[in-house]
Amino acid sequence: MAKYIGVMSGTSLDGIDIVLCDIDNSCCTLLHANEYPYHSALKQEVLQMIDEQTTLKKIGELDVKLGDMFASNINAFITQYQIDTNEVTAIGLHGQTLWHEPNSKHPFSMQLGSASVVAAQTNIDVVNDFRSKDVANGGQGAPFAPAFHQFVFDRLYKNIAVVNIGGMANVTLLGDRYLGWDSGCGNVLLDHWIFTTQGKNYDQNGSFAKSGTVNVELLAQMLNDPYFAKKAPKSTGREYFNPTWLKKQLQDFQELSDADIQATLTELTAQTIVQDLKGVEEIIICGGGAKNSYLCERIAQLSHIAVKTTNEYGIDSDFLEAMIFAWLAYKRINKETVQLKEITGAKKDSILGVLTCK
Ligand SMILES: Nc1ncnc2c1ncn2[C@@H]1O[C@H](COP(=O)(O)OP(=O)(O)OP(=O)(O)O)[C@@H](O)[C@H]1O
Ligand SMILES: CC(=O)N[C@H]1[C@@H]2OC[C@@H](O2)[C@@H](O)[C@@H]1O[C@H](C)C(=O)O
Repeated sequence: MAKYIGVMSGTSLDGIDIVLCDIDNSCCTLLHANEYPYHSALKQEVLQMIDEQTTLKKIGELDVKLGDMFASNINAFITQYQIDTNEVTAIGLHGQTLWHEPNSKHPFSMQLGSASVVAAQTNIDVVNDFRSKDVANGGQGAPFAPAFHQFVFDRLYKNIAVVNIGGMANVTLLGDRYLGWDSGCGNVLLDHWIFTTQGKNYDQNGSFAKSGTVNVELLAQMLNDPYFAKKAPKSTGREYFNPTWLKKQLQDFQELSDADIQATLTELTAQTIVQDLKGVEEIIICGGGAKNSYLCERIAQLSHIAVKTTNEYGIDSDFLEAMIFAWLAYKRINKETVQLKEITGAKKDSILGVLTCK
């Protein structure tokens, strides 16, 4: 067994998840986990950069600022849990996705948060830039969660779906198959709508959505978006499902109440997940969406399948994504390929990630 730190900050920009795991070729045990706040000024800078034109100077500076933020939170985590850094083999740093464009002529997936800054400030080796090699091999560079879901849940020996509902949502089908893709938007539009209309960061337990009524015309129009009909491999992000996308969808629905729109967006997330789950005996949910009880209730009602969270299998649903990057760092350090070509469409499985020594 060897110890690895995993660091994830996803598309919701709600916080930085940090974990310490003990890993070998058969298991990944979570030893410590915590979430640290995202600097609000940096969050605004990231959102602005995704929306607007920028400069090379700003990109370079943001890379360092995010690196500083990750490093200071990793150091706080190390102090809090009295971790002996000599015992940590490496940090798996996902970085902040700024742009994910795997389908263009010059495809790329860009995560910022300088590995050199993190290695220098923590004095631990860092593995980052996990997605570029898969993209270079013709893959989507996402989602990577299915490989870890397979590592952890394949031993259940039944047809299950593992559904990660973060800013975006992705599904993994395991059992007599190994499939996975991003189903589309998870919480990103729900968070945006409740923030714009009610000033809240998210719809706690889905209660605002529950107070509204789904508008079937708006739902049908949104479900008609070509992303949902597209066949795997497919992945998506904030460059696609964002406030501009929503504004366009709402053009002919100005008269709807805020609660009805929240209800319709929640239904969109639930339906686009459920339509991807064929031949499944059990749904296991993780990510922040697992705490949206109304969303989980809708997924259970629409699918007629038992819904659990990864907590029921001893894996904290809030920290599974960070565990993925601790495990991917373990795979990189041991020069093992990651089985993802079935998921991402890459022409081969590769060793993923770039190592920056301390
Ligand atoms: N109690 C709750 N009720 C409803 N929604 C919740 C609750 N707690 C968290 N969430 C939702 O979960 C989101 C955060 O999820 P998570 O941390 O998995 O996102 P992420 O890491 O950015 O995702 P990803 O990288 O997978 O897109 C919040 O923005 C919010 O929408
Ligand atoms: C490009 C990017 O950062 N994608 C994230 C995002 O968040 C969820 C979904 O969209 C998934 O594709 C991915 O993250 C997880 C960890 C993954 O690679 O499986």
